[in-house]
Amino acid sequence: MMLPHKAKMSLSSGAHQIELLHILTELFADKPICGNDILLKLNRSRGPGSGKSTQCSKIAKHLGFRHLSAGDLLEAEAESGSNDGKMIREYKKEGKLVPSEIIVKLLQKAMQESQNKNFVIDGFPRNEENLSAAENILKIEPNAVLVFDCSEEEMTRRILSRNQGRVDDKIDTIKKRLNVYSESTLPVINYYSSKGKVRKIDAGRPIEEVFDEIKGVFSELNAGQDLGRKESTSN
Ligand SMILES: Nc1ncnc2c1ncn2[C@@H]1O[C@H](COP(=O)(O)OP(=O)(O)O)[C@@H](O)[C@H]1O
Ligand SMILES: O=c1ccn([C@@H]2O[C@H](COP(=O)(O)OP(=O)(O)O)[C@@H](O)[C@H]2O)c(=O)[nH]1
Repeated sequence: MMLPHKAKMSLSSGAHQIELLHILTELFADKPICGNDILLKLNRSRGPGSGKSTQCSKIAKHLGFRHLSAGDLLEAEAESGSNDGKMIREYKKEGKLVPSEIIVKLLQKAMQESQNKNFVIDGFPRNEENLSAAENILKIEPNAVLVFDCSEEEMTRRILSRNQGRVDDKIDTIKKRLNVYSESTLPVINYYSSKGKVRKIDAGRPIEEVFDEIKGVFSELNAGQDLGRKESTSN
């Protein structure tokens, strides 16, 4: 698939905002919301450590969505010791993205096994190959793509203090992940932006403030009549 690399990121324009809201409100039904750590300031804000897992957990807990984290699914597969798992470990250590078929297989299984069919997908799709697989194999047509806008300094600080023993939370690998993000993931964001799916979230603030903004977005999207009322069940 050819992506519009040069698609304009004009979300700050009032006209575009209105168009975006209109499209999202109309589209929302039982389709997944794709939470990605995405940005608008192309030269500055990037992805890992922007708090997407933290916020997706809250969306699952409080808004009744099933949280599917691409990173967590890969980690579980790596832990299993399978052949795919060994390969995943190597890619993660290098901060590289694993071949799409691996993550697609894991996501497909998780989606099929889930009773809850409202998904918030965390950290996928991250490059053009992923995007093509998302559309053609998984048939993911997200209602909205949440854009977490956070400075690189803040993301690095958060990752370094995450302290979960992750093989990739080291300064050299963090730099590589940030590069992968700007080279491979930005075109995906541009693509969703050109389709009017992107909603920008100011992710540099405290966790509860970020979540308040997300709840506001969900309300605006009229994301199923039950949003905000369902508690806890996330599977
Ligand atoms: N708004 C926030 N303010 C401060 N720390 C945060 C915030 N959101 C997340 N964190 C912390 O930053 C680290 C990275 O967050 P995480 O959700 O794992 O990011 P990501 O999934 O985008 O890599 C975690 O230790 C988390 O507790
Ligand atoms: O669709 C995906 C999602 C994640 N990853 C790998 O998993 C790592 C960690 O991703 P995660 O979303 O857990 O964390 P983040 O890098 O956003 O903090 C990435 O650097 C990649 O190596 C991948 O290859 N494909």
